[in-house]
Amino acid sequence: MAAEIIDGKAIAQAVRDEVRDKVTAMRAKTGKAPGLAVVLVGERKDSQTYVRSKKKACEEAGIESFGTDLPEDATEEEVLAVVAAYNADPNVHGILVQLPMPKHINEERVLGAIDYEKDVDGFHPLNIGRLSQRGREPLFVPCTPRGCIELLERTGIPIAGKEAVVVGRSNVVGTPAALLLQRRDATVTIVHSRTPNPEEICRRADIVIAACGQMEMVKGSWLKPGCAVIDVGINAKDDPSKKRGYRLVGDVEYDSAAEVAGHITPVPGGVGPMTIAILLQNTLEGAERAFGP
Ligand SMILES: Nc1nc(=O)c2c([nH]1)NC[C@@H]1CN(c3ccc(C(=O)N[C@@H](CCC(=O)O)C(=O)O)cc3)C=[N+]21
Ligand SMILES: [Mg+2]
Repeated sequence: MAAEIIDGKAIAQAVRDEVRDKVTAMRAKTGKAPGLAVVLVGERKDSQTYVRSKKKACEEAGIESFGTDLPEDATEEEVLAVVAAYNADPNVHGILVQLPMPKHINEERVLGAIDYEKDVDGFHPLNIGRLSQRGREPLFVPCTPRGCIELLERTGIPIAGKEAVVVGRSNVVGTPAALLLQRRDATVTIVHSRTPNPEEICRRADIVIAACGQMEMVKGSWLKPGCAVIDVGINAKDDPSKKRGYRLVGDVEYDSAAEVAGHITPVPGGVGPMTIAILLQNTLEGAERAFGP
């Protein structure tokens, strides 16, 4: 029995279409549009690619995009000055500082300097703090974890009362994904690099979110038959048959997992496109709050 493939590209397109329609209505009603500012420090090729796709996605949704590219050797003060300018700009409703930043820059300080009402990445301590507390609502939830939840919900996979295992405990994906699942009444376990028996724990899960950054770590033998697998990983694997010399694979060994799981996301075309769609949705929601009812 082969798993049903969760088409992240199609679901992301549906989200983007919804955002575009709401932006069109907002323009008609208020004469104003949402704005997203993306700050890129340094010359990482992958970051440049992601930032380009974010700007293109904004354009297609009718969201105005602003951007500042700073050199690799920019000082923390320069980055903070850019953030302060976007904080003060009423045309900007979302600020995203592309991660990772160069080593000499204190990420925590920069992320904490973003106005939490424009924190579309959801990484500001106030938003993370509220996410982690019952009865509190963050203004923004991190895009990739929110994208994982949307994939489950829009596929009709139940979360409440289910056992969920998150593989990986990063601040950007694993930990917020676990918090989101818990807020939807799943029973959640995080396994990580110091967990002695991750396979055994994964085999209990109705839902597995793999975000450990280890190529093809989660195998079919780790899975309970029929479970849902959301693969957040993006790794380049050598493949001489491709003209680039590599292909993208996830943190899940796709072929063996697809034989056991009930649902699975592919890489590429799974979580990645959702991350960008949710960024647009978060920016729209920031603008809706800024413009008032
Ligand atoms: N402040 C910040 N916020 C982020 O949200 C953030 C970040 N920094 N730094 C880097 C990661 C990575 N990320 C991705 C976005 C889109 C795809 C994506 O669209 N992937 C496609 C294409 C993959 C490809 O061809 O390279 C796919 O999976 O199908 C992937 C990864 C956002 N990130
Ligand atoms: Mg650093």
